[in-house]
Amino acid sequence: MKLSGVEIRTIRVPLVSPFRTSFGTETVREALVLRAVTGEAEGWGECGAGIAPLYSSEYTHASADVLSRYLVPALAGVADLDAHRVAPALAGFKGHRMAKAALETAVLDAELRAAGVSFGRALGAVRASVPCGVSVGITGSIPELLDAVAGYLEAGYLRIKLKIEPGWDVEPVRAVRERFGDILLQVDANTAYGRGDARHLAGLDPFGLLLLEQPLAEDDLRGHAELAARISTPICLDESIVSARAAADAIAMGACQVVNIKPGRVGGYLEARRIHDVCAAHGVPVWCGGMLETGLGRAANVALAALPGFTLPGDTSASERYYRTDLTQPFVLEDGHLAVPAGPGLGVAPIPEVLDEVTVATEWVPL
Ligand SMILES: CC(=O)N[C@@H](Cc1ccc2ccccc2c1)C(=O)O
Ligand SMILES: [Mg+2]
Repeated sequence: MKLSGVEIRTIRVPLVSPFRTSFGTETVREALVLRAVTGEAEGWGECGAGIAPLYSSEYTHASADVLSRYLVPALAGVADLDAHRVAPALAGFKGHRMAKAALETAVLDAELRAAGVSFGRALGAVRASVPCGVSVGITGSIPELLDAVAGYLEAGYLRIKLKIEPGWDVEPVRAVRERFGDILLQVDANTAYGRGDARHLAGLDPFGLLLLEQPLAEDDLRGHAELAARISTPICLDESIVSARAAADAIAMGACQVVNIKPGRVGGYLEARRIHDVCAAHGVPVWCGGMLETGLGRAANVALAALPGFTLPGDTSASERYYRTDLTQPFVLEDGHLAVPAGPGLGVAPIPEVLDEVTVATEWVPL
């Protein structure tokens, strides 16, 4: 494939409601949308980095800079470019996995659109729709939380995930259990706890949670392995799992029993599939995490979530969970499921006037 250049748009889309986690509160989603222009087709990719380096070390402005200054130019030297050759061409540059993922996805989308093959088919999807969960932020009070959970259950979500942090953990979980009974329920700490919190976190054990997601620092596999030996709630890792090797190491060390797969965090959908395969080989269930993607990233995530090892509902929520107007045709929850797009490539594309409305900066990087 001949890549003539990549357009990098910075977009800002207001969230329907503030989303509070242990690392801060978001009211506007700032992200990058990439358009790869090739001779045969155009491909789209989305960079999930946040506006500030709070979820991980990456952030939008840095991702845009590393893409225009290093990553996109590095593809100029690749003969017969295709999606499988992107990661090797970028491997010399350290880190910046979300930026790399966006670029690989845009190249993969262009390649698949030209070939008339869907993302689902290319990745190995075995389902036409996927069961969906929802991530519920920290609220100002327990009643407010219960109202939010009631609304999402009413909407049909099949699993509830509560963001927790020290001071907001056992009580909200107890309140949700008491009000809603034995719904599928899990929690996500986004690294907010320390090695000294094992006894406190054991306080979650009586509530039959599906999992406790990333309680400790992203580089503390040993701490997670020690914690797993002291609590009965299964541990799921998110921030720690940056590659297939990291997944194999975490599983071998007993640091996790479940894995949240996020293609942006691991450098793209091809590495995400490798993580899926490593986990399947170890009998470790996986689910698809979310980074408040627009319909572009959401389309690719839903396709990934249709692979056989994705046996738990993921955070692939409907567009309206986050946005009043999505960049693409909205993803709408039906009986708690989202349909896997069947068209070539992502199967969706940005609505031009919506994309222009939310674009705050555009940079064309020629090759
Ligand atoms: C759906 C969900 O909980 N996602 C992440 C946390 C998260 C939340 C908000 C974000 C905003 C901008 C960039 C990254 C973000 C990541 C998680 O599973 O840990
Ligand atoms: Mg998480």
